[in-house]
Amino acid sequence: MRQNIDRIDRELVRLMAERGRYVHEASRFKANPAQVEAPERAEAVVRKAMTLAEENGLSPKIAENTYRTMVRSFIDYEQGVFAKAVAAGQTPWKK
Ligand SMILES: C=C(O[C@@H]1C=C(C(=O)O)C=C[C@H]1O)C(=O)O
Repeated sequence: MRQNIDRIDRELVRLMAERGRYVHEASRFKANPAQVEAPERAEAVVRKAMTLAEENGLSPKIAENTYRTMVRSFIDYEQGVFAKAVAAGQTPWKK
C-alpha cells in the first residue's frame, strides 16, 4: 500500500514540475503583477479541480484545499519569475 502511495507521489511531483514549467512560460505573456495574479483564472482552476474531484470520487474539500495552496505557490513562483524578467529588462512587451 505504501509502495503505491510512494509511486503516486513520484508521479504527482513529476506532474507538478511539468505544471511549473508551463506556469513559467505563462509569465512571458504577462504585462504586470496583476496579470500574473489573474485571480479569476486562479479561482476557475480551483473550481474545475473540485468538479473533477467529484467526478473521480475524491472529496472536493481535499481538492479545494490542495489546489488553493498549490495555485497560491505557483502564483508566488510566477511573481518571482516575472520580477526577475522585469529587473533584467526582459519583459516581452518591450521586445
Ligand atoms: C499560470 C497562470 O498564472 C497564475 C497561476 C495559475 C495556476 O497556477 O493555475 C492560474 C492563474 C494565475 O493566477 C495563468 O494565468 O495561466
